Amino acid sequence: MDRFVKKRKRVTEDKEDGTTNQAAGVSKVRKKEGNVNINTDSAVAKSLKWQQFSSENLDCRYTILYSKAEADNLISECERSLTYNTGPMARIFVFGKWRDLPRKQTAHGDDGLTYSYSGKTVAATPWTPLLKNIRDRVAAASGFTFNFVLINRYKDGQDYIGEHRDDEQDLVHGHPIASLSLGQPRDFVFKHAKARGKNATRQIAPVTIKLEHGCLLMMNHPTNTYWYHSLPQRKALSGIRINMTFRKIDPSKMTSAK
Ligand SMILES: O=C(O)CCC(=O)C(=O)O
Ligand SMILES: [Fe+2]
Repeated sequence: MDRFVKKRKRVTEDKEDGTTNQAAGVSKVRKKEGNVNINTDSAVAKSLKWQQFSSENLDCRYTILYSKAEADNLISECERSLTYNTGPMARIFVFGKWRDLPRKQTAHGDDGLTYSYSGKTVAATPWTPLLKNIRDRVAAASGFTFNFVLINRYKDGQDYIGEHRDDEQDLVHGHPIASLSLGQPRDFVFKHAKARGKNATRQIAPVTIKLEHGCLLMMNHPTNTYWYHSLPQRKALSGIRINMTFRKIDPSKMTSAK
């Protein structure tokens, strides 16, 4: 709550400094240093209803960011305009073997940003107008800015992402990850690191969030330090789903900067 009270106060003080980005529906966006780096005094932010998910060291907020009509349009545009990794970038090394990734993946971001995956470091593809527009709406809604997006496309309920934490070294410490979902609703499951599998040392209930068409899930710090997440297979489901995780990379921490 405190955070919002503080942000509101700053909004009134900074009003004259805002820039306008009508395309993304952002009325006043002011860039700031640090983690809370833009204000949320926009039409987008004010109209949202957030649901809070909490557990031990888990802090997530969920909202419907896009109406059905908007989200339908966005997923068609994504299908028309996005291209996904092929070849070695579409494979993963698990249990001593190379396997095809059980989904499609691509990444876009600011000039000069790279990301590492399965031991390879590649440059982020530049932002497209569509992705910039979504990024700016996510920023207006959340109050945070992002310089990178990882996009996963699940062709149907056979496709999935296994348990992992988005705790990569090149991410700005403490910055939230914003996850936007389009298409087939799917379960997103959080498991506490100490409550997973046979070697669990704690009993902490998993947290499952159904990610609907057009929703935004904010994964706030320290969620990804303590909790793994996954999108399990749901073989009966046949619809396409596209997920975008907006992140903030610290260029000085990238593998390519070392
Ligand atoms: O598809 C999703 O909802 C999650 C994707 C994810 O966890 C990731 O990109 O790190
Ligand atoms: Fe993730």
